[in-house]
Amino acid sequence: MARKSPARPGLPIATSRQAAVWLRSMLARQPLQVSFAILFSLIGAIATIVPVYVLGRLVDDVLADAPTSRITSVIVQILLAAIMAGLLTGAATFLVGKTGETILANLRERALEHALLLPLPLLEEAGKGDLLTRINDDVAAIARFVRNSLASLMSTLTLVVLSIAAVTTIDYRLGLGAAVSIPLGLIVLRLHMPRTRRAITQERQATSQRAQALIAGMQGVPTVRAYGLEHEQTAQISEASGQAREQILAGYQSLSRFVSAGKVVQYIGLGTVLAISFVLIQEGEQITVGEATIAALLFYRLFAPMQDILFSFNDIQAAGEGMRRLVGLINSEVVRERGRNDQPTDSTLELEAISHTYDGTAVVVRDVNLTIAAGERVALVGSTGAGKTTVAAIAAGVIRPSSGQARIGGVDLAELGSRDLRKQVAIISQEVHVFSGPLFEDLRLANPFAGDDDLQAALRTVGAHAWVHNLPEGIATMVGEGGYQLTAAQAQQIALARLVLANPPVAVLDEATAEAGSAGARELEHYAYEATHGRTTLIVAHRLTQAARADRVIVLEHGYIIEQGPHSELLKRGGRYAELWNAWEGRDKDSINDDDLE
Ligand SMILES: Nc1ncnc2c1ncn2[C@@H]1O[C@H](COP(=O)(O)OP(=O)(O)OP(=O)(O)O)[C@@H](O)[C@H]1O
Repeated sequence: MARKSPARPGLPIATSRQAAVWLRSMLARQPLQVSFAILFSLIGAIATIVPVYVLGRLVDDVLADAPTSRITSVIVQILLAAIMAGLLTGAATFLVGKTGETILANLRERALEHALLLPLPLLEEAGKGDLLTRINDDVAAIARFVRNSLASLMSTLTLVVLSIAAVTTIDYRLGLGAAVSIPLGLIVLRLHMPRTRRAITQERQATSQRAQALIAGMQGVPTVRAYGLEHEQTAQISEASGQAREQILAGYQSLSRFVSAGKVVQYIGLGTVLAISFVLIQEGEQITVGEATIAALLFYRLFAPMQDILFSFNDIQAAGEGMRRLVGLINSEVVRERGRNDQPTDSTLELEAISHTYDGTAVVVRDVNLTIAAGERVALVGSTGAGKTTVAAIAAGVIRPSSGQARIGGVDLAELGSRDLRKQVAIISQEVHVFSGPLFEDLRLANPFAGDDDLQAALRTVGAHAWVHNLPEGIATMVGEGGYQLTAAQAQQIALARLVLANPPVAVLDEATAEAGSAGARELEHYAYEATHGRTTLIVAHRLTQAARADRVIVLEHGYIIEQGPHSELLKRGGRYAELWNAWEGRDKDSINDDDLE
């Protein structure tokens, strides 16, 4: 038997109570819709049991030799009840579906939003597979439940309560007989639920690991090929797939046992109702034959919907589990970082006594103190490994410094909630990612409320308007993986356009123009300048022309600030910056001239 891979710790999972609290808060947002859904469902259920009553009464009338004209009124009553039941059940199904879809859309959006904000170390630890399974499989499980089972579950539950109440109105002993199936059903459910829950959790873990193995295999294709590890890699994926398959099969076996036990409970209930009816009729005609017929029909009437629920029970529970996993993601403390309610007073960016170490030993940023006034543009320069990227990431709140504080408008970035943080500051890093999908969706990630005009204006600001217009389908062209491949410079422009659309008061650009070759670099520099207009800006400047344009230049070496001031002053000072500048100018003269290329 294959060795099982150790399970990763995974992302947090909410308790059932937390998921229920979240669901209640969502339902409370649509009180009218929910109230009408319940009302229609209730009246619809009453209308569906009217024909049963009418038939029972007909039995008594036939036994009492009623005239044949009685049948006409029975047909009319059944027809009216059927029309009412059809209309109301349809309306209830529509409202339940609409409420469910609204909640589902909210859940999907919130989960995706949180997924994008997940701290990278947590994501690395939990594995991307877990995250992917949540936003794909768990959302799909809930969607399946909302579309296929939610409305029928609600109408069946209403019908069960109503039917038992109706049987009780005939004779309380019949009601008790019908209710016998409830504790029995609950026992079966109680025995089955933990098993399915375990099976579903294990199935999700197994599918997460399968997704993780696939991602790892695909990302590592060059290494796998280089070392001839195809066989080991395939074996790992097969093992993860095998575990997932075993769990899915175990889930089906447990479901079939549950359905059989559910059927037995139904027949015990029907048998009890019939036996009590028999005794009640035999002993002094305490109920009529028609009433016994009504009781038996009402009970039997529940068989079909109950069977549907039994069969879709795994779906229902999978949706519940998915809900716990998604609410866990949404509620997770690490993700939520709600922050205090302090709001920045302005867009001044302050780094106070910042030091940082990644591994606890090598200190890569040392006691950096830097204040960037609102609207000021500061360039960070220094040799490779000086700590520029680290300072930029700390200034954007992407990593927390080992010591010291980064603040915007007086508020510690660590105390701003993730959402507030992204409203205040945006970072463009060297690795610009283009998400797959239509280009306009990629842009709207920065601001979901941006209209078409806003998108076009942002593209114009970053000089991308013309080439986007010339794409096969303009702004609707599919880009990213499997779509139109943007050049590095175009991807940078899109990242800048996202910055314009997000419109944060503070921008951090980490080598945003270094990707492009010399020809486009000057242009990109210009667009980066336009995109950051009016914002407090920290630019990691590998091209010193960017530094020359900034209000102030900070020179960083071995994690320390060793010089700072405006470009011209630093040149006059003849220190490290002047040295870097002379080397840069020399490089420019010796190598290809940007303007020639343009
Ligand atoms: N995630 C990390 N884990 C461990 N060490 C890191 C990490 N990122 C950077 N470092 C180290 O921290 C030091 C500073 O790196 P940083 O990327 O901040 O410098 P930089 O000035 O931006 O360099 P470059 O110009 O090459 O991008 C380097 O010694 C680097 O190896």
